[in-house]
Amino acid sequence: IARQPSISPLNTDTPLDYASQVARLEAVKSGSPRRLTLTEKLLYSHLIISPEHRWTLDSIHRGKTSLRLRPDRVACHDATATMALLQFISAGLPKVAIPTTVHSDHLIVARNGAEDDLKRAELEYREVYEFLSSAAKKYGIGFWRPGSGIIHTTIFENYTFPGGLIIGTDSHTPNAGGMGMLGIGVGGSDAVDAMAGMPWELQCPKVVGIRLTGRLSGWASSKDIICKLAGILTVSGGKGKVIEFFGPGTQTLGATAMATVCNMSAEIGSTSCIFPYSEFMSRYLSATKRADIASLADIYKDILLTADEGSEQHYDEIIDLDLDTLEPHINGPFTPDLSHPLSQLKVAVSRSDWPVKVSHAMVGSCTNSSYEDLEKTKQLVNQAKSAGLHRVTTPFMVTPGSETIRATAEADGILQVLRDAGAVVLSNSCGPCVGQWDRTDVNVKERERNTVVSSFNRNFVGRHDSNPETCSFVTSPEMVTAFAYAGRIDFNPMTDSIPVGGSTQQLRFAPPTSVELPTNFSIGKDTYQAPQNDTAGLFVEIDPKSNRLQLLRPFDAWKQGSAKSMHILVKVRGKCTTDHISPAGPWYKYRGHLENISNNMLLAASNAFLPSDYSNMLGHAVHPLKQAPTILPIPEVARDIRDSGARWCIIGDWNYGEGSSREHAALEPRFLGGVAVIARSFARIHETNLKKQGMLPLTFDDAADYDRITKGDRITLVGVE
Ligand SMILES: O=C(O)C[C@@](O)(C[N+](=O)[O-])C(=O)O
Ligand code: SF4
Repeated sequence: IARQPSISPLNTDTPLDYASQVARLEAVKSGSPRRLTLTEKLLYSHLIISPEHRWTLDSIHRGKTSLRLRPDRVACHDATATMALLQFISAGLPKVAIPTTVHSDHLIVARNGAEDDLKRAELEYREVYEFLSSAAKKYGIGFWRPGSGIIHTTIFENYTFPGGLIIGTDSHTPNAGGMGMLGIGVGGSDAVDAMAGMPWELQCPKVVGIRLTGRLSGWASSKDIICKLAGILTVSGGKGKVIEFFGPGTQTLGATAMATVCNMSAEIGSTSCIFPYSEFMSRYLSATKRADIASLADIYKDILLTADEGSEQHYDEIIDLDLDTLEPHINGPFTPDLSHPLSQLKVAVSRSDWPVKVSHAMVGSCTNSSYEDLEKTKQLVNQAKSAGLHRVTTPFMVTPGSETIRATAEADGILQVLRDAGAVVLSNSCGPCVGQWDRTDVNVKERERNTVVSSFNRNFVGRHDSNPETCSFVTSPEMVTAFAYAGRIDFNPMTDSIPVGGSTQQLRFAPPTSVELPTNFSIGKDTYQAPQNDTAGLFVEIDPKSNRLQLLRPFDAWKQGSAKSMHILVKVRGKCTTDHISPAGPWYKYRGHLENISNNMLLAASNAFLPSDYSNMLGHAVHPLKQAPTILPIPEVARDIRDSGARWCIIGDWNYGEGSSREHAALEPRFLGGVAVIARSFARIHETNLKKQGMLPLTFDDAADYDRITKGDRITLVGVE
């Protein structure tokens, strides 16, 4: 293989060196004729090879072997970067060892629209942004200021390249798979391993092959691929697996459309999700001024960037998906794997107690806020306008995924069309997706029951507005837009029409067509703070009186007997995601302050030791140290047990810690005196985060033993000293 000139993808210091990557892969293969899946090629070509670690294909067992990897990049966002950087600071190193970026996207609260919201966030979170900016300068990290865009979109536009490996302190890092790059969500301490130049360890995943045939048509979009798959594999079906697409259908989807699929793969708990290199990726690279990468990728397509012919026999499982017959899907409420094909939605709604009226429609989040997504939304709005429907009937918010997308959509007139129809264009950020939403259209305090539809990826209880009675459905941007005009969740744009007020006319939507890329991407405002070379004289300031940032102190060392006769703080009943364990939204301000954020621990969890009709008792526990039966918020009970010198554990149900990579969900129990979480099963990222923070994540050998745990029991772990 001719040694290609090393080139750097935009904004990164690491030259793109496919030749060395292939050399590492060949060393692992050491002449074996074994056909490799794409996932194996990408992982094995990032292994750290050393005298004591000479990998061979026979020494690697999927589902068992712990791989020692060097990612090409690390990315963090402002709701996880504070804790990651505080841990990096405690490592005492002068600079990060591999290219790292921090993205300001989670803290901006959606209320009045982009300009207002951004101004307000810059005031409200000034201290956090200054910390991130100064830490980035000090440690050689790229910093994307507020307004830049959502982390995964900015990464996609600037840093992804086919064949790469990126880890991010966000569960939706697999978004990079739309560019043939393996993206894996991790907790902050895992990211710090890589930032510090240490090996990043990952249990070698199994590989599920999804054979795509046919081509999308009509109202079907790439979002429906992952919504359908979520229904098949469920929220825990992907654990310890990479979802690898293959087959002719993979050559029919745009790069950002593939990213949508990979992004939402986090909802089935998979380690990552990947598509093979395609001309769509090449076109996207060229459109984002990275044609040089595309020309290199063209050379390495067969040897590195696609699965070997005949490697499908090495998939651990194969699922067939025919795009020709794929229909739109609407998933929810309360869980992303409750999947309704559009043709069955009306019946499902009629058999449910979900409010039929749509209270809010939202296009946005890292899953669906691309140029193609906004362009499709605009097409439907123009259809409605031509039919005489000049305004949406439902409150409608639209988020551009990045400043580049915003500037391009503005230049192409897309955003103005949406505004004229009544849409509120939000800042380029996460916003309502993760509860950063100053919602006023329903009474969330009184827990008013309502239905929202979005193009997001997650719809857990209380996720958008802390209201457990908000029934949230996720679907494609085009379906969201149709619902925004219909105003009802049982609407089917393929069969139903919408009356145009005051006339006999009816609006029957035609499916939008896909405009994969703009003629030209506009650059927009410059919001990037590049890494600096000379950082010796720089310091990171943290006000000791701050209630948002707090330097980390080492946890207490293990004390003999800590696992003896532990109190059970809570026996969690049912689904317990990281949004239940460490709620986001209003708690974001404390994400850099462990003591303060620990006051939200398990506040959204249901306690099996309390009657289930105590729904207002979410996040409460029976205090084991009080004489009279006393029910208090869980963090308070945990703190009291810790301060008494005793220790406690948590009993968890299935897929404990599902969802986000926020390691606060592991830091908080450790800080408040927890020793172990004993669950029926765990989600991958959270299980790793618990270990990294010195907690014991233990799984019942017999899941039925969960039912034998009763109030008042004490737990002793034998043989853990
Ligand atoms: O860190 C968070 O709080 C938000 C987040 O982006 C995290 N995540 O997915 O890992 C999410 O979507 O839950
Ligand atoms: S899922 Fe939502 S909160 Fe998480 S990164 Fe994407 S847009 Fe942000």
